[in-house]
Amino acid sequence: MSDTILKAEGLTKEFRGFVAVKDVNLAIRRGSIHGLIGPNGAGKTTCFNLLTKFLIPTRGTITYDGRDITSLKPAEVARLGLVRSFQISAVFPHLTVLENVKLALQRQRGGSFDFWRSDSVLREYDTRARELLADVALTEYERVQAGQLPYGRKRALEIATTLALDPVMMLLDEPTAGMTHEDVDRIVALVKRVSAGRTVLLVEHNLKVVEGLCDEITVLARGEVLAQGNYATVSRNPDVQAAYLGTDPASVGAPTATGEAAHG
Ligand SMILES: Nc1ncnc2c1ncn2[C@@H]1O[C@H](COP(=O)(O)OP(=O)(O)OP(=O)(O)O)[C@@H](O)[C@H]1O
Repeated sequence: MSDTILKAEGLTKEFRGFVAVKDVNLAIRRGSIHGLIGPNGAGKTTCFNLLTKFLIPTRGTITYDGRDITSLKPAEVARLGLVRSFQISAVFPHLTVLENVKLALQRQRGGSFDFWRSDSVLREYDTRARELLADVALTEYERVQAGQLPYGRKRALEIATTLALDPVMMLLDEPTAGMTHEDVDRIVALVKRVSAGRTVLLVEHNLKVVEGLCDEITVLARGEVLAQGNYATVSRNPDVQAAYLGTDPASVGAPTATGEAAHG
């Protein structure tokens, strides 16, 4: 088994001539938590959408677990274990927290909305759903309608419904965006916990989160890879510091200066 689980080579995305992602090479190590960071407009979201197959690259290839997935669809790669949060895991606001997770489990098992399952299978969903809720510290919320959850807890529920798909690799798009400090700490601990035995790729603006979570970081700027390495290495890199300071200094902090960049 190769050490690299997800690889991008020469990944490029043009929007009517504008190059949003340019010749990006990425190698994500199996079992690692990998952060994708960069100033506003760096191409993080575009790159994330390419890797999760929500966008088709103009050029380049993506290999997952030794298999070329460049031309596969999001649902196809999800079946291979490469799952993006909020993909199939949209949270239904009028269903309870527990019902949302059970529904995600049901879909994972291939049954769309079949209500013909035997009682024993349904009970199995119950048990597994409660385990997942315990994993994300939502046990006490199981009967609450998802729409009534506080924001941070809603993101935790989204992670639970993603976990219901039993991902080998999870891709999280700004898991802490818009959160209070307390919620950020909780999500960081949660991602750390659920990353055991998995690979995680996350796009994140909050550099404190990246520092605390990521084994490896790729910094993008103007669509290109500017630096890669652990937090200590990339935050000391003068090109990285210049890229952060070179954007809007009022809204984006240098990694070493403030620990947190503004959300664009
Ligand atoms: N569908 C699109 N059509 C045209 N241009 C696009 C499209 N999507 C993204 N872009 C452009 O590509 C560049 C990179 O955008 P992207 O959203 O990937 O950056 P980002 O690093 O995620 O930014 P942010 O931190 O602000 O979320 C931006 O200049 C953006 O305007």
